[in-house]
Amino acid sequence: MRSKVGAGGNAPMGPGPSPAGMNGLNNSAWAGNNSYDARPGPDGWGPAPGQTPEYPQHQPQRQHGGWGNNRGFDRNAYGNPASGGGHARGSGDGQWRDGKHIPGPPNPRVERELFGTPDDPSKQHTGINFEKYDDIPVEASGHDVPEPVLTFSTPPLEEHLIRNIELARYKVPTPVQKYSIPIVMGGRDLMACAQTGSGKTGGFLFPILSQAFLTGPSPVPANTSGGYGRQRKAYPTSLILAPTRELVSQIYDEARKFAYRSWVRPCVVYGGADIGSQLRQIERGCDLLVATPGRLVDLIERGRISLQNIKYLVLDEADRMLDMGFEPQIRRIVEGEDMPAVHNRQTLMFSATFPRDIQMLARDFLKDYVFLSVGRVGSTSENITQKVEYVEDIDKRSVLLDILHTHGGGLTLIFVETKRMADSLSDFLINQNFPATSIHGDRTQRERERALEMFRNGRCPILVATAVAARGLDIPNVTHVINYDLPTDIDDYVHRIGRTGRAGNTGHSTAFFNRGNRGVVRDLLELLKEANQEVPAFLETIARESSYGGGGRGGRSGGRGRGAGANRDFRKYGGGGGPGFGGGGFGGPPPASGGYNGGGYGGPPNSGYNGGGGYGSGGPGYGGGSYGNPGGPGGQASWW
Ligand SMILES: Nc1ncnc2c1ncn2[C@@H]1O[C@H](COP(=O)(O)OP(=O)(O)OP(=O)(O)O)[C@@H](O)[C@H]1O
Repeated sequence: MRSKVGAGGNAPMGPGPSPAGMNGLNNSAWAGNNSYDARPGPDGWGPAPGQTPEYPQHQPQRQHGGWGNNRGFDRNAYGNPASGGGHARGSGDGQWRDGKHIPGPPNPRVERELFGTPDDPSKQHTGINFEKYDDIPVEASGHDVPEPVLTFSTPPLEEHLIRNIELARYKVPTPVQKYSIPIVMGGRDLMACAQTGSGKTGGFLFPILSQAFLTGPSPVPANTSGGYGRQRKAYPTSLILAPTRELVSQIYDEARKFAYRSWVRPCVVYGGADIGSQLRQIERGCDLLVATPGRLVDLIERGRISLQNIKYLVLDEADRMLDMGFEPQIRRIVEGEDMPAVHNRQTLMFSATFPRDIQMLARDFLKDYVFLSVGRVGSTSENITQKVEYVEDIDKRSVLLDILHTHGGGLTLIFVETKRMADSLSDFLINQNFPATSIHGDRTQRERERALEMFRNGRCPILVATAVAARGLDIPNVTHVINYDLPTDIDDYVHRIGRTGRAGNTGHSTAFFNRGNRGVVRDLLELLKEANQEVPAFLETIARESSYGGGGRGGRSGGRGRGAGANRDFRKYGGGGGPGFGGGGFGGPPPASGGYNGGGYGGPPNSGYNGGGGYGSGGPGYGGGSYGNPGGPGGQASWW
């Protein structure tokens, strides 16, 4: 299907106001000011100057045995083209008219804001190792897995999407994109695991947007009130859930890029921000919604969002959402409201790590899915050179200063475990005349945004962060990640160091290790060996000590199950491969009442999974948007 650019289009509607521009990490914060230079000054930390493959057809898909095409799910009914005469309601700059996608006119200002200029330091550019992604072994399990695509081309991708991909200067798809495009466009559910920085966001946005551009908007369901009183209710067709505000904002920005000039209007909602402005942007039209779970539940309760039209549900960083205690909200959104049942929607899960417990959740949310892993699940990118140094707690500050004094340019991200430590370490660095700032869960949203912006634009090239910044954030020119405090869960380590070495660029990570971290020693050792990194002798020694009973695994890692057989498609390998990590749960406080506490998921039949326990996060109420790890959004304070 070809779209006619500009033919008979509406008068330009102008870009929708960027909601994130009002209340989020946003394009306008980065763009619109392309004159800064993210690189630090030449003398170090001074402020930055100026600061044809085979693929499934678009036709209705072949019926795969068993997952319910006969139950009425028609993925091509994304927008019920038959209803074709009307315009997309209050949507993006383009239109859907007479069964055709009519992109809106180009807007140079918005284009520059979204896509930057070719040398724009505020945008991520591909690095020398980009092609090496193709050497990573890919495993796709499930039946009838479609062949990957090799290029961005039509078909299967819609033409307008390809134009936007060109504007983003992407030349070829990354491995996860090569596979996910035909899998998702072929109507299948997907659990995709690929290394940090290897393009998972495009992995879900490309097929979803392409399908939306091909098939048009969905009509508002019949017999609906359309909201309370004069308020309009939104009926998004795609829902992307992610754990943090920063991450949903970033996904939203990516969605704006690839939906540029199309009829699709992305929206973003997250807790901690003014709900009024979020409501107003939703009212203007909302086809693709990116949300944190707590705020979404709030908006559903207010009768402002209905999930009846959902065709695509994406859980990004699902394992982190569970860690944060969001399971009750997620279950409520997916199972307890008006979202179509599993057979009547497509569900996609993406992460760089898939502990076994998240695969249990997948049993409830996904149907006959393809399990895709690019590299071993939970492995680190070889683009990151990892170093582990033995440093006692008392010596950490002075070792850190040594490292910062000899830094080689670029941005340095320092992870600590607690909010208090983030504040005290950044104060210490500032007192030592280092341009540092911090981000953690106790800072206001404005402070968090400002800190990230200062880091991103190089005015504060040192950011001290808690785990809020560990996942998903894509900041160009982060050259060094320092784990000042190691996390207790190795998956967290994988995500943290993954803030560098993205899109084929190289990066460095340094971890301060001492005996207090022996809970992760074996996992760390395994990870380093697998990624062909140098393994210091002290790690081997401490790992041996730990195996004689000295160790014990850190709190949250109990029950997650790495090791042989773990972290793979459990349908294939069963759950019993791990070396007996029982232990169960993440140790959240006992649920006060209600919620989906306890019970866990049992475990797959015959799996031998014995993680027990579930998450115990429960907690009453679904108050919007707080982080609440590990006790869930019921109000427990988080440590990060
Ligand atoms: N096909 C592509 N060609 C060039 N660059 C790409 C391509 N796909 C994605 N990128 C860029 O690579 C960077 C990393 O992508 P993305 O943030 O989607 O990674 P990710 O796999 O989701 O990482 P994480 O696990 O940390 O969330 C982004 O800056 C993105 O713009």
